[in-house]
Amino acid sequence: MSASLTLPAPAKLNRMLHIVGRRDDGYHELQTLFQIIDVCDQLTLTLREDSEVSLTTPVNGVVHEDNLIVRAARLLQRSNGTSQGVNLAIEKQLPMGGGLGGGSSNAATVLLGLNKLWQLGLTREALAKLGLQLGADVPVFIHGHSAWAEGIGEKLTQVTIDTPWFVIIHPQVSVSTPLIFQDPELTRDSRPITMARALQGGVPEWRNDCEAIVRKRYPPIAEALDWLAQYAPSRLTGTGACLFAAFESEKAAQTIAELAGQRWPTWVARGLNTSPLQDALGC
Ligand SMILES: C[C@](O)(CO)[C@H](O)COP(=O)(O)OP(=O)(O)OC[C@H]1O[C@@H](n2ccc(N)nc2=O)[C@H](O)[C@@H]1O
Ligand SMILES: Nc1ncnc2c1ncn2[C@@H]1O[C@H](COP(=O)(O)OP(=O)(O)OP(=O)(O)O)[C@@H](O)[C@H]1O
Repeated sequence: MSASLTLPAPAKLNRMLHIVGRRDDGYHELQTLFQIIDVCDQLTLTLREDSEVSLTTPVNGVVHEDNLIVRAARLLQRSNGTSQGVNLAIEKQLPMGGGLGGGSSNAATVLLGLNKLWQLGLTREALAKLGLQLGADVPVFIHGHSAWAEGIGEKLTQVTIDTPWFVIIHPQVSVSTPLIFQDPELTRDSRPITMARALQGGVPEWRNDCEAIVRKRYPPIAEALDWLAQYAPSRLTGTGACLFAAFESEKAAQTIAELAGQRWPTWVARGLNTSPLQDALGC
C-alpha cells in the first residue's frame, strides 16, 4: 500500500430538480437527476506517523476546522476508532457555493480515499451513510454514477443517461443554499413524477424549482440564464449560482463558451455516467 493517494473530486450537475415536499426537520424532499461531469478538484492524501488530520493547502474563506475535507477525515477517524492520521492537500478548480457540489465531492473523495489508505474495509453504503451527515450531495459522489435521487437527495437509483457537452457559466454571485430553501416564495409542492417519466428527458418536467426564486433574488443569474437560452435551453444547477446548457458536440459547446467567457467565468465539461474517482480507485 502506497502511503499517498492523488484522487479527483468531480463536480455534478442537477439536470433537473423538483421540490416535492418539506420534512419536519426543515429539509426538502427532492426529485433530481444527478450527472457527474469531468471538471474536478484534485486531492492528495498522505499518511502521517501520528494521528493528526491536517489540511496543508488552506481553502480561501473556509476555516480549517469547518472545511468539509477535514470534517470528513475526522468523522471517519472517530467513527472507526482509528488512530491513523493524514495530511490532505487540494488543488481547487470548482467554485464554492456554485451548485456544482464541490464541497460534498471533496468530502466523498476523502472518505473513499481514506477508507483505502487506512485499510478500513468499509462498504460504499456505510461510507454514503456517514457522508450524508456532512451534506445531502455526498452519497451520490460516493456511489460515483449518474443517479435519480429522491428523499433529500440520498435515495439513489443508478441510471445511464445521455452524455452531452455542457457550457457552464458562473455569474460570480454567491447563493446561500439555506436561504433559498428557507425562502417563503420557493415552490415546494411540485407533483412527484415517476423516474421513467423523468428519464424521457426533454419534457416540460425538466426544470429546476429553485430557478424562479433565484432569478428574482439574484438578477445577474437571471441575466446569464437569459443570455445562454439564446443558444440552448439553460438551467440552474442546485441552488446556483452556476447554470448550464447542453450541446451535442464539444465544438458547439466551445463556440458558445468563448462568447460567454468574455463576460463570465465559463467551463466546457463532458457529462459522464461514471465518476473519474471510480477509475482512479480502480473499482
Ligand atoms: C440543492 C442541492 O445542491 C441539490 O443537489 C443539494 O441538495 C444541496 O446539498 P448541500 O449543499 O450538500 O446541502 P446541505 O449542506 O446538506 O444543506 C444546506 C442547507 O440546505 C437546505 N436543504 C438542503 C438539501 C435539501 N434536500 N433540503 C434542504 O432544505 C437545508 O436548509 C440545509 O441546511
Ligand atoms: N472543501 C470545501 N470546498 C468547498 N466548500 C467548502 C469546503 N468545505 C466547506 N465548504 C463550505 O461549503 C459551502 C458550500 O460549498 P459547495 O462548493 O459544496 O457548494 P455548492 O457547489 O453550492 O454545493 P451544492 O450543489 O451541494 O449546494 C461553501 O460556501 C463553503 O463555505
